[in-house]
Amino acid sequence: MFEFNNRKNIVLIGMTACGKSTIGALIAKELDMTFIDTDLTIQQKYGKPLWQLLEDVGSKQFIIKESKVICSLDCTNCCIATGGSAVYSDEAMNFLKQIAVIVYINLSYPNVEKRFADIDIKSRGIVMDKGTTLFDVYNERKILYSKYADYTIEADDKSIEDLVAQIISLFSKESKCI
Ligand SMILES: Nc1ncnc2c1ncn2[C@@H]1O[C@H](COP(=O)(O)OP(=O)(O)O)[C@@H](O)[C@H]1O
Ligand SMILES: O=C(O)C1=C[C@@H](OP(=O)(O)O)[C@@H](O)[C@H](O)C1
Ligand SMILES: [Mg+2]
Repeated sequence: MFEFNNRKNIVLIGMTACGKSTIGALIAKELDMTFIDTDLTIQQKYGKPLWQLLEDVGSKQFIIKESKVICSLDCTNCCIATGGSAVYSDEAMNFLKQIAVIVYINLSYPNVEKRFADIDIKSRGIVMDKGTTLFDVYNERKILYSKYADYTIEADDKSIEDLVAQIISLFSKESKCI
């Protein structure tokens, strides 16, 4: 059973496409934890893809719905990948802070842009107001991710495997307490 500084879960936060879902699933497998992707939980609850939900209800309502799903999580020994917009809810993040160690996967802006070129972002959806750029969103969120993180992992030029190993090493016996 995972326990670190009295917290029994791991939460991954960071900009969309930084690798939370991919890395979270691998950490869970490695540490024998249950993997939860809050994006999938939301999709199951509302019976539609996230981009569709976002289109139907708009950013503000989406954040409220995402926050409710997060605050209703009842988990122990879970590795939780959040959606990139989770940090817009103070309530959700304060809840997560109580139950989990929070790891921020930080990818620099040029690499986020590159990742966006590689994936089909339209089929995922992103919370951003009309008239704002991806760069604006990145800068606005960076402050929030840093605010809630217990640990920040620099993800530039690192393989998925390296990041998984680096995050797991945070919780080894030799690691300093938070
Ligand atoms: N360290 C990495 N190096 C290269 N590609 C990565 C890395 N981490 C994730 N990816 C790729 O980036 C894309 C987005 O990853 P994903 O796990 O869905 O991110 P998130 O859940 O943060 O949105 C996927 O195609 C994934 O394979
Ligand atoms: O950053 C965002 O605004 C979002 C990120 C998505 O999750 P990922 O961060 O896993 O891509 C998903 O929650 C939703 O479409 C909104
Ligand atoms: Mg994800």
